[in-house]
Amino acid sequence: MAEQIKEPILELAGLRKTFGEAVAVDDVSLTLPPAGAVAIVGESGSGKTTVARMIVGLERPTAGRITACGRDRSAPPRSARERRRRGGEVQIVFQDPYSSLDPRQSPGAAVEEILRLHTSLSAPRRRERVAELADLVGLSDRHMAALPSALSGGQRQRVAIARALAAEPRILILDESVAALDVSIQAQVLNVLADVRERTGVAYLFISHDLAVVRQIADDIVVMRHGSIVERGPAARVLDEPGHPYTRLLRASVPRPGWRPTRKEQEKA
Ligand SMILES: Nc1ncnc2c1ncn2[C@@H]1O[C@H](COP(=O)(O)OP(=O)(O)OP(=O)(O)O)[C@@H](O)[C@H]1O
Repeated sequence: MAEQIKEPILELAGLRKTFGEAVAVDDVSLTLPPAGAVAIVGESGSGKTTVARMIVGLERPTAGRITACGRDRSAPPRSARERRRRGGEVQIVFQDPYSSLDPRQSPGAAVEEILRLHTSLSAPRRRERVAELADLVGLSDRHMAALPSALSGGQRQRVAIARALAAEPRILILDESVAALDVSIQAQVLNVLADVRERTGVAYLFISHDLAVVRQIADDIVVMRHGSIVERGPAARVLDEPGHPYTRLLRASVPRPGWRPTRKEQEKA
C-alpha cells in the first residue's frame, strides 16, 4: 500500500527578512508535519527567533510565504476574528515565562482567559478544562491558584505551556523555552512536552542553540547560520554524522551539564 502523504501543518517557503541593509533571514524553506517536531538550531544571531516571530505575525516577512493549517499567513490578519483564528492555530512560548505572565494573575485565571477567548466552553466546562490542562503539564491546584512570583522557573514554564495549549493550537513554537532552566528541570519540562505531543497531536517547532536538548525532543533538525539553512535532516543523523562544518562546530561547543545561559543571553530573550 502506498504510504499516506500528510500535508504539512506548517510550511515556510523562501522566507526572507531584512532589517535595513541587514539580512536576518535568507530564503528559509521548511515543512513541519502534523504532530511532528522540527528543531531549528544555530548560534545567537542566526535568525531563528526572527523566523518564529514571522510565523506568529510579530514581524512581517520581506519575501516568501508562510502557510499554517493550509492557510496563508504571510500578510497581517485583516480582522480581529482572523487574528484570533491564527492564534488558535499557532501559539508560541518564549524563553522567560516570567515576563510573559501577568504578575497579578494566577495561572488558573490566565489559562481560563485564553479558554474564554479561543473556545466556546461554558464557565463550568472552562474550570474543568483548566484542571485538565494543569494535569497535562503536571501542576497542582495549589500552583494554579498561586501568583507567578510564588512559582519556580520550571513551574512558570509549565504555566506558559498550559496557557499556550489552552488555545488548542495545532502548532506550538518553543523559542529557547527551556534554556533558562536548570538541567534537571529542563529534563522534566522536555518530558512534559513529549507527553503532550503524544496525547494531543500538537506539532512543535523547537528553537534552540542547545543540541543536547534538541536531541531529546526533535524528529528533524534544521541548522541555520547567518540567516540561511546550511544543513537539515533526521535529528540523529544531523547530530551523529553532521555533514556541514558549521554543524560540527556547533556540536563541538555543546554545553556541559550544569551550563547556564549567560546573563546577557537571558536579558536578550
Ligand atoms: N527588530 C530588529 N531590528 C534590527 N535587527 C534585528 C531585529 N531583530 C533581529 N535583528 C537581527 O537579525 C539577526 C537575527 O536575529 P535573531 O534574533 O533572529 O537570531 P537568533 O538566532 O534567534 O538569536 P538569539 O538566539 O540570540 O535570539 C541578528 O543579527 C539580529 O541582530
